[in-house]
Amino acid sequence: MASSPRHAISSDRNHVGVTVTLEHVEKRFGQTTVLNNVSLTIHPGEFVAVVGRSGCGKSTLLRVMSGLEAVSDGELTVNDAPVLGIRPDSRVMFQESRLLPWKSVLDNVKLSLPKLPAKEASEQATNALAQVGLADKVKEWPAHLSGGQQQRVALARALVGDPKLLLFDEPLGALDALTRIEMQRLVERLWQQRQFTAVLVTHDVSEAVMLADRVILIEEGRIALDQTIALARPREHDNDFSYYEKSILQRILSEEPRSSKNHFQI
Ligand SMILES: Nc1ncnc2c1ncn2[C@@H]1O[C@H](COP(=O)(O)OP(=O)(O)OP(=O)(O)O)[C@@H](O)[C@H]1O
Repeated sequence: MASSPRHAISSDRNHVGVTVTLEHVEKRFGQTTVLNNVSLTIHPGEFVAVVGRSGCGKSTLLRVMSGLEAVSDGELTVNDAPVLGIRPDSRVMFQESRLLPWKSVLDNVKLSLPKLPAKEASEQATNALAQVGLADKVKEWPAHLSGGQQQRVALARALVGDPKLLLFDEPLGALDALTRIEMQRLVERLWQQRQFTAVLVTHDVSEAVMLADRVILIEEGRIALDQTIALARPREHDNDFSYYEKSILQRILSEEPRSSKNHFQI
């Protein structure tokens, strides 16, 4: 397998995403060290997936990058500026859509644009909903949508206002297989169009290889593998794809499990 220089696949794009840099980052909760000496640079417009056994620290890494959790030690910067809290140009999308049930689909998306005049916010939210294929659901209540549609609304809410960094915490984990594939394609298409920097936490190694320029494997709070995925897009489940998928999965399985709740899919 030929390996290419880091993020060579997307080097011809005019990036608008940010650079995220972690230097010797530690995160402790009380006596427990969850992230241990993590150093990592994510380049503008790069798509990085984070995989690893349950409890290894993936979500904590994402929460630290988002500014939701402060680092205990080390340095975290976005475009060379220290991250001191939630940044207005960063968004997080979670496994559950977290829509407010008493607000319409449109008003849920507008929540991401609190500083814009109502008319402008409505226009931008309507456009974002059209981009995720929900132009006809603008006035609906969240409860009247399927799980996949609710996640599309959450994606529109994450995208609106052109964030420079999108952090995905297993956002497709609860979807059925077909909807999941459709959402993967949608996320990839929007990332290619918008050129934000993307970090995706996933249990699904296949999803990581399908979407990411690089796959980071976390083991017990440390980076155990930083694998460039040198495959052209759109990707297919061909031999090269399987090579990456199997080698990453084997690396994960070679680690002794710490608990019985580990779950991986290929
Ligand atoms: N706020 C917190 N307080 C105390 N411990 C925490 C806190 N958040 C996370 N942890 C601990 O940190 C460890 C890593 O959790 P984290 O959610 O980052 O793992 P994960 O790899 O995302 O797991 P999963 O794949 O199951 O979602 C776990 O042992 C968890 O209990």
